[in-house]
Amino acid sequence: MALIRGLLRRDLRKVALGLRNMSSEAGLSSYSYETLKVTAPADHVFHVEINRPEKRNAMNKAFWREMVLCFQALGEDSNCRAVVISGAGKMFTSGIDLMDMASEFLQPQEDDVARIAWNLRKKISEYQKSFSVIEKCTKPVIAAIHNGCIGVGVDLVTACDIRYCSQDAYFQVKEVDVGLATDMGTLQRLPNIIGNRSLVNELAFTARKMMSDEALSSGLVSRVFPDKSSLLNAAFGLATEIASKSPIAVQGTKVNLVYSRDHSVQESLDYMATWNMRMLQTEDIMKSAQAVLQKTSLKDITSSKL
Ligand SMILES: CC/C=C\C=C\CC(=O)SCCNC(=O)CCNC(=O)[C@H](O)C(C)(C)COP(=O)(O)OP(=O)(O)OC[C@H]1O[C@@H](n2cnc3c(N)ncnc32)[C@H](O)[C@@H]1OP(=O)(O)O
Repeated sequence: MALIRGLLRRDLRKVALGLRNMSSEAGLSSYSYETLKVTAPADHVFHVEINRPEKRNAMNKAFWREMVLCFQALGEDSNCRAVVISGAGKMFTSGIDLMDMASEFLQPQEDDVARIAWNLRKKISEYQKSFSVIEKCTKPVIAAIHNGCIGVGVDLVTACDIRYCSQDAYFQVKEVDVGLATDMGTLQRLPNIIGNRSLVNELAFTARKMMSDEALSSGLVSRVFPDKSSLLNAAFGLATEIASKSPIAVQGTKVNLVYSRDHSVQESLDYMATWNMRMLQTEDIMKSAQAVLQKTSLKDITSSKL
C-alpha cells in the first residue's frame, strides 16, 4: 500500500512539474503589457523596459497594475534567473503620471472623512506592492538608470538589488515639490542603501538633483557608464554572469539578504541555518564545487531549473 502511495505521489509530482514547465515554456508571449516591454536578451536573462517614452515613462494606472503581474510572473518563471529593468527613450522615468494619477488619489468618491481615509490607506498600500514585488521576486533585479530618475522612480530603484547608471543620470526625490512626503519606499529603503542619513534627509527635504558622480560616491549606484548603450551592455553582462550560477545559491542569497536587512544578526543566522538545512542537500553544490576544482567555467555546467 505504502509503495502504491509512493508511486502515485511520484506520478502526481511528474504531472505537476510538467504543468509548471509548460507554463514557463509559454515564453515571452505571456509577458504582454501596455506599459512594460519584456524581452530576453540572453539565456535566463529577462529585460523589463518601462515603455511610455513619449510621456518620459511616467507611471500611469496601467503601469502600477502591470508591475505586480510582471514581477510575480518572473518570480514564478523557471526560465528567468536575473532581470534588468530600464526605461525606453530619453529617460528612466519622470515619476508618477501626474495627469492620470491625480484622480486616483486627490478626488475621492465618498463624502465621509473616515471612509475617504480608510480607502486612501488601502490604495496607498496597494500601490506600494508594485515596488515591493521586486523585492519579493527571488530573482536578482538590476536597475539600469539613464538620465532622469524622478519621484517614484527613486522608490522603484531602491527596491532593486543592484543599481548601475549612465553618466547623464540624476536622481530626484521630487515629492516635496509636489506637496507630499514620498510614500512608495524611498524613505524606508534609501537610508539603508546610502547609510548617510544626513544626505538622505537633505535629498528628501529639498528635492535637489543628485547627479551620477554623487550617486556613485554615496553608494546609491555601484557603477557608472559613459552612455545608455554601455550601461545596458554592462547590466546584461552582469545578469548573464548571475544567471550562470546555481539558482538555488543565487535565490537563497537574495532571500537571506532581504531577510537580514530587516532582522537582527542572530535572527538572521537562525533563519539562514533553517534555510540551508534544506538547501545544502542540493546537487548544485557538488556540480559547482567540481567545476571550481577542475577550473572550468560555471557557464559550462547546467543547473536544473528552479
Ligand atoms: C497623485 C499623487 C501625487 C503625487 C505623487 C508624486 C510622486 C512623484 O513621482 S513626484 C514627481 C512627478 N514628476 C514630475 O514632477 C516631473 C514632471 N515632468 C517634467 O518635469 C518634465 O517633463 C521632464 C521629466 C523634466 C522631461 O522634460 P522634457 O524632456 O522636456 O519632456 P516634456 O516635453 O516636458 O514631456 C514630454 C511629455 O511627457 C509628459 N510628461 C512628462 N512627465 C510627466 C509626468 N510625470 N506625468 C504626466 N505626464 C508627463 C509631458 O506632459 C509631455 O506630454 P505631451 O502630451 O507631449 O505634452
